[in-house]
Amino acid sequence: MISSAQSVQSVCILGSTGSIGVNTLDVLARHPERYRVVALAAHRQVDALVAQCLQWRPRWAVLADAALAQTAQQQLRAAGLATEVLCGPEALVQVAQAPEVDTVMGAIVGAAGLAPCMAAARAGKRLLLANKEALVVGGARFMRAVREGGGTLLPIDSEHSAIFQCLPQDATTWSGVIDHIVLTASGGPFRQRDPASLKDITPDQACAHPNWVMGRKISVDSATMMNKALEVIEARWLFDLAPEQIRVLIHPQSIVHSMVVCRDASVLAQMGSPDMRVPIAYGLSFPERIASGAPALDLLGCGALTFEAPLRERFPGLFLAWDALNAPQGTTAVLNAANEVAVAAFLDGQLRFTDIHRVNAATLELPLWSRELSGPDEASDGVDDLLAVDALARAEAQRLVAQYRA
Ligand SMILES: NC(=O)C1=CN([C@@H]2O[C@H](COP(=O)(O)OP(=O)(O)OC[C@H]3O[C@@H](n4cnc5c(N)ncnc54)[C@H](OP(=O)(O)O)[C@@H]3O)[C@@H](O)[C@H]2O)C=CC1
Ligand SMILES: CC(=O)[C@@H](O)[C@H](O)COP(=O)(O)O
Ligand SMILES: [Mn+2]
Repeated sequence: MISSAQSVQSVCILGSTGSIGVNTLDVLARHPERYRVVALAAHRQVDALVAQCLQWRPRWAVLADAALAQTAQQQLRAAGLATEVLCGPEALVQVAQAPEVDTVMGAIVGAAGLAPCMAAARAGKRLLLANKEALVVGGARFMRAVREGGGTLLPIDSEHSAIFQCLPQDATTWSGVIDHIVLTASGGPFRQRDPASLKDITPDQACAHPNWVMGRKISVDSATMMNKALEVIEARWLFDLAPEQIRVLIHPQSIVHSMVVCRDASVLAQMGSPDMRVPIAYGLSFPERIASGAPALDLLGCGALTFEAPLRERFPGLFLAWDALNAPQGTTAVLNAANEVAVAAFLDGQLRFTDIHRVNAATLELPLWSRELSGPDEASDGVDDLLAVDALARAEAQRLVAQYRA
């Protein structure tokens, strides 16, 4: 129940047609008295975005280019809607920082979400961050934008929401509380498969996650455990931890979403059925809690909860996280860019599953990075130099994809 003094939150969803976007709208639909949708942004799925606009009647909708926006605008006008359809990356920034918006859900996949998420942070919004790649690329500069903007950054990634839920609300006390954290990982669809048999894996096999229904990019990342590598980097920034304070355990049931091991050896864990509506609802309502629509965990029916150490021979990509965190600033952006290129090539049938790691590791090794990264300008508030590093790494990764494809 909201108090009469509480105003309705105006929400902008970047990536509204994806898995997180749709789950967010599902939670919002349960609480019409608390939330209204002001902006919805997709990339190329015009029909899905138009259908969402017809239901939610936002002030703005955003698509990738002018032709798509015109198609959507015509359909919405014909239906009598006043929604204005904008296009391109600048429009994402515009809606993310608009004064009419209180809360931004960052649910774009990949580094494409960096600029609008940073804009939302700088504008002091309540920023719900699912788009882990934005933080992996933005790093310290992203966190500074959050601090200087004076808004609130709430993690949506299930592991990071779990850690956040285990910690005291006053973030200034976290370093005194945490000895280390344990991020849990499902191990993905190939946890028990002979690594030698992975080279002919198809995209559909890689996307068949055992516990979560997600977009295709993150599903492939779960299969290589690069998802967990990105999450290690994400945790480093969200909770201001040293790389060695972040550990990973495989937990095939995805019920313990992560743990904080405190300085006094107490272990705090957050549990629940694997349903992203739980962290989304918590981000929307923090510090209160609202109904999410997720089923309660059946402790008697869920079976044994087990934990395993991740092996380097099976999941070499995971270990790149610590390598990148211990390298010069900006190396995590290189790793992310290489992985985005490699996963896209794999999904497109251009690269073998096992070559995703080869591309990522080889891109990281190129000596060029230490020169190019010697100085992303720490005084800068922008994203242009970060995106320049991203572009350079993509070009190198594309070259490697072409080499391995041959
Ligand atoms: N799915 C999940 O359960 C979880 C996801 N995450 C993270 O959340 C983010 C979103 O994941 P998920 O929802 O699975 O991804 P999806 O692929 O399902 O959705 C991605 C969304 O982003 C839009 N989009 C894609 N590319 C661009 C671009 N270049 N510019 C603007 N918009 C773009 C898509 O639009 P269109 O539909 O038009 O292509 C779509 O709305 C990722 O960073 C992922 O790692 C984190 C934890 C769990
Ligand atoms: C739901 C969520 O947060 C995903 O990031 C999930 O954790 C993926 O599963 P893996 O643990 O297999 O990477
Ligand atoms: Mn996760």
